[in-house]
Amino acid sequence: MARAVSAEEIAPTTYAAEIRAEGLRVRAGLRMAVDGLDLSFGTGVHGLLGPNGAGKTTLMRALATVARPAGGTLELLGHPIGRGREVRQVRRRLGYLPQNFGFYRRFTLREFTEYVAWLKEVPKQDRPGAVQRAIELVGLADRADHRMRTLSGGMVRRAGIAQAIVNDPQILLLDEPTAGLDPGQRLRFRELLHRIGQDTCVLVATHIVEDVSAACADVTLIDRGRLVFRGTREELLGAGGESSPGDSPAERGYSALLARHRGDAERPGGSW
Ligand SMILES: Nc1ncnc2c1ncn2[C@@H]1O[C@H](COP(=O)(O)OP(=O)(O)OP(=O)(O)O)[C@@H](O)[C@H]1O
Repeated sequence: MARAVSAEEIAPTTYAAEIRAEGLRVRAGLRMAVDGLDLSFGTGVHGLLGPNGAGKTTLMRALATVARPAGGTLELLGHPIGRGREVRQVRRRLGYLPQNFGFYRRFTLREFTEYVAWLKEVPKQDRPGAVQRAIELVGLADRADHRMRTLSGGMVRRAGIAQAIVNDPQILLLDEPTAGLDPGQRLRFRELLHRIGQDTCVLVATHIVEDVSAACADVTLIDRGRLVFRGTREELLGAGGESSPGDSPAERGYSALLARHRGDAERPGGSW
């Protein structure tokens, strides 16, 4: 996509990784849902896994600068997060698909995506092209002028991905991006991730272990706000044994790592 690039964006990169956190702590309500995480993510597609309540969404909210850390340090694109001006600069270069996102139901898909492009300060002359490109990338070109309320659940999810990529972000945070997508769309989504991950730091939080093993180069597994495992996709695949619960090597690896962490040989989560 041809878009205006600011001097700041073409300045030499001075940070080692797009996302860096040390001892990061984030509250969700009264609970410390992220409790001392050290993380570093550079260019590429990274998977974030964890059972229900592990803290994935809370972590994503902090990385998206919508939840304020309660402790530790967070640096995005080389900017320490916590001071006003830096946050605004970073937000322009962030894309975020929340687990649940709001939208005006009467807006067309194009209007919704344009609105987010405006919020992200995409220059006016670049907006129509950026919007069209984002909508095409998620395969919704034929629905661009339909109202949001007429889209199916899976299409709304894809609209959410379109708004997250409309500003061609340097950090892309996707919380449960494939929820509600049919198998064909999930495959296309993985291809899109692969393409975007060539020059973007993409973090994908999901329950779908298969998505991570298919689309992500590395995996971060958290539980109860703490780091359980950080490794390559191959290490995840190799971590499980014959007896580990799961339908695939990736799921068995996930179960085994979690069980080992919990000191519990039974299925992850025990009773749910
Ligand atoms: N608004 C809130 N008030 C109180 N507790 C909360 C709130 N939001 C989340 N929590 C708690 O914080 C913890 C982490 O929740 P979070 O949504 O970050 O986990 P998650 O890994 O995304 O879970 P899931 O996979 O179920 O979406 C959970 O114990 C949850 O109950």
